[in-house]
Amino acid sequence: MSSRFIDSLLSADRPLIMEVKRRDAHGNDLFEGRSVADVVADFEAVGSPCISVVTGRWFGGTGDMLREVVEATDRPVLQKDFITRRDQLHSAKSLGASAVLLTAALLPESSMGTLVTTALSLGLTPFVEVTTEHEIAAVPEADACVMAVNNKDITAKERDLGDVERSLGLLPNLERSGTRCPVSASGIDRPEVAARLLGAGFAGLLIGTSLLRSHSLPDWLAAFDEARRAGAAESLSPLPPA
Ligand SMILES: O=C(O)c1ccccc1NCC(=O)[C@H](O)[C@H](O)COP(=O)(O)O
Repeated sequence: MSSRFIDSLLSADRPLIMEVKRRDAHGNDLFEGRSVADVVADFEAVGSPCISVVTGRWFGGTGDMLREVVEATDRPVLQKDFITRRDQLHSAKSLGASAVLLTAALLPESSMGTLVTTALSLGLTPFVEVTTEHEIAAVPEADACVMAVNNKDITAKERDLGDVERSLGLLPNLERSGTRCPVSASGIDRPEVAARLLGAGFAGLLIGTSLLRSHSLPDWLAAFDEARRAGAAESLSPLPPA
């Protein structure tokens, strides 16, 4: 099944989904005087292949933010909200989203099935967030979904720091699910951590806070490129003699 969101991410040199999020989980402002359009323009200027927008209220989001982001960019847009009903998918589609968040920790398995099927029938790519092996195994049509490990705990409103070891531990399960787009999301707080996750085999990463807080996106990305190069060189260097 074709997906503009997945194709754009997988064909990018830097497969980073950059996120527009007004506040962090502790209520701290992440925009610092910028508008939604300013943040989108910053992400476009550094070549973000896809853009995520948090419309969920816990993070200062509003439904209007999806409209604003879609109007400001021609990149595929992911809506991150607490989606539990089919009418929310119709609304996302009508506002121009390409992908929608479905959170396994917040949905009964039967609802997940219905929402994945409905999203796909509308031409929306399900961005399914998981935290356990069991949640991964229960996702239907994973081959057509982005399968993303959330490194934080959404049931605690993401007030924790997050642990990327969760992503690394669940990567084999994501690969077995059949997805062509395994992603690590949340709590990726440094360029070196991002490079490590891609080096381990993730096809893409979703990053909000660290990019929004960086004083220079180009500098953040230059450090990321350097860390990727160093990681690749390390994996190619010969093993020391036994
Ligand atoms: O995870 C959810 O279920 C969720 C639902 C509604 C709004 C936001 C939600 N999660 C928060 C996020 O998705 C994070 O903002 C995103 O992963 C980026 O995290 P970070 O890089 O730590 O800012």
